[in-house]
Amino acid sequence: MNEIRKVALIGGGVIGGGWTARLIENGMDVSVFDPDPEAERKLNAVLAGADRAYAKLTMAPHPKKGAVSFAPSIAEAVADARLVIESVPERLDLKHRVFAEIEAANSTAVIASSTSGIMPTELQAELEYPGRLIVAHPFNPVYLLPLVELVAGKDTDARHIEWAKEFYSAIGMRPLVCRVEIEGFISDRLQEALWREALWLLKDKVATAEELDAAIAYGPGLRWAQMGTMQTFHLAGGEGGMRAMLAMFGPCLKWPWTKLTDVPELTDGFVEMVGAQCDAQSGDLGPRDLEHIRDDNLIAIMQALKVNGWGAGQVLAAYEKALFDRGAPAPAADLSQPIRTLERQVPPDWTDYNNHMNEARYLQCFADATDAFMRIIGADADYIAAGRSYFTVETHIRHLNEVKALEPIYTATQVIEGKGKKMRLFHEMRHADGRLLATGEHMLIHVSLESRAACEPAREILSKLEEIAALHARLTPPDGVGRAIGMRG
Ligand SMILES: NC(=O)C1=CN([C@@H]2O[C@H](COP(=O)(O)OP(=O)(O)OC[C@H]3O[C@@H](n4cnc5c(N)ncnc54)[C@H](O)[C@@H]3O)[C@@H](O)[C@H]2O)C=CC1
Ligand SMILES: C[N+](C)(C)CC(=O)CC(=O)[O-]
Repeated sequence: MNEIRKVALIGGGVIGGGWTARLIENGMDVSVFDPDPEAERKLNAVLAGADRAYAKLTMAPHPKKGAVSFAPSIAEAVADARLVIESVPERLDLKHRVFAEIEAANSTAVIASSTSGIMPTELQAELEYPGRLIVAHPFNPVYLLPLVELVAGKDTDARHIEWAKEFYSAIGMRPLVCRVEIEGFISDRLQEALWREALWLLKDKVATAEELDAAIAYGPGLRWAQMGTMQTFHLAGGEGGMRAMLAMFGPCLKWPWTKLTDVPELTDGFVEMVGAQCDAQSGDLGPRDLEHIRDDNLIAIMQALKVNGWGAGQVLAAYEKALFDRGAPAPAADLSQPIRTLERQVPPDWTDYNNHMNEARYLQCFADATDAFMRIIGADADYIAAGRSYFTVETHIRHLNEVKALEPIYTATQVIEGKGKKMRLFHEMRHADGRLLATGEHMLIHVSLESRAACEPAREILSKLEEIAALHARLTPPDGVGRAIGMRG
């Protein structure tokens, strides 16, 4: 079922748009139904934001992007889908009506509701085939945040939850199966408690919206990006850990510091006051500007966590590995021609004061192209983990044409020499329209990671390298090979 090609999206707002972006980025076609005449414009804005984010998130090769189409009715959207994602507003009666329309047109697809907290047992109550309904609760922005809470109702077929674990993992997410069905599931139960407290603090004029956010963003929020409440407080107890924490602060829980289940009355005046403070906090920045800032920060945090092999960074690393594995040319690919080793859009933050891709990024692309070529000959993550690799010992780059933010580029790699410990590669970087942008020539030496000294590659690596080198020896030497910066006499 992970080979799903088409998904139906019912409701294309904030969440439906985020799902659409994640799915097409993973190569699936999406058919959207949303009755709002403005839906297409709004969804395209979400997709543009997601494109911008994906250009930065990972260097791994993505599958060919899926297509988005707008269907004129629920029936047409879901007709041949194997997965239907429902993301309509949070009202049980509306969701029931939508499910009835889905059922009338499709009796087999898994229906995954994005609900933030309605129990799946209530959602499936009027379905003829209730077993196929699951909750798959995502987090905004869906195209970046990995968490998805999976919840079964009392009639859900457990096989669909098992399937969903695999499906959502394959599109870069971290499924969290909620073992007990409760309103609000796990994460929103925690978030709501905090939000309610924040509203009380505003209502009681204890703090402004900006002060409340400072109280999170500069302190606990930074911790929460990498450890949840339990592990964070376990560390706060020093050597005594959580036991010491509970001994010292447990009694405070009863004083109590918080107002928990009470909700301030949401009068028009109160809502206006909260809204105005949030507007003021945003200053000149509009919602799209703030979304870009949020996305850039999320990406930076996830990338930092990846370096440390922790939390959401681990999910990103696993996703990238799968993309790299999938992106390697099939064994049957034509290796007799220069090999496509990288395809991507130029991330906006790769450009510099000259408003084009900065020189350092050319080397980054060529280094990634070399990594991709290493995987092609079998010098992949497992090979390196076993103690052998290649080191680059010399590089020559020619910058031939400009390229700007978000423009599509690719590299093609030709082996100039592949013998014994030596591997000499020549990468051409081109714009997707064919223009030659740069070339990179690199000499690499095979090494033992233990002795840090040159050594022979494993037999199968060498024979693959030699095979490609022999094929590429028949090609015309690329223009610029062996060039150095000349000296005028
Ligand atoms: N906004 C958030 O932070 C999150 C929301 N969710 C859940 O996702 C669901 C959708 O929420 P949002 O995307 O935020 O709302 P939204 O208001 O941005 O989008 C809902 C979309 O559904 C469309 N719609 C209304 N009636 C429809 C119908 N009969 N058929 C098809 N589309 C219809 C609307 O035109 C709108 O575009 C809710 O269940 C919500 O609880 C889940 C996670 C986070
Ligand atoms: C506020 N909310 C209940 C809609 C939040 C969510 O459901 C998840 C999120 O993105 O925080």
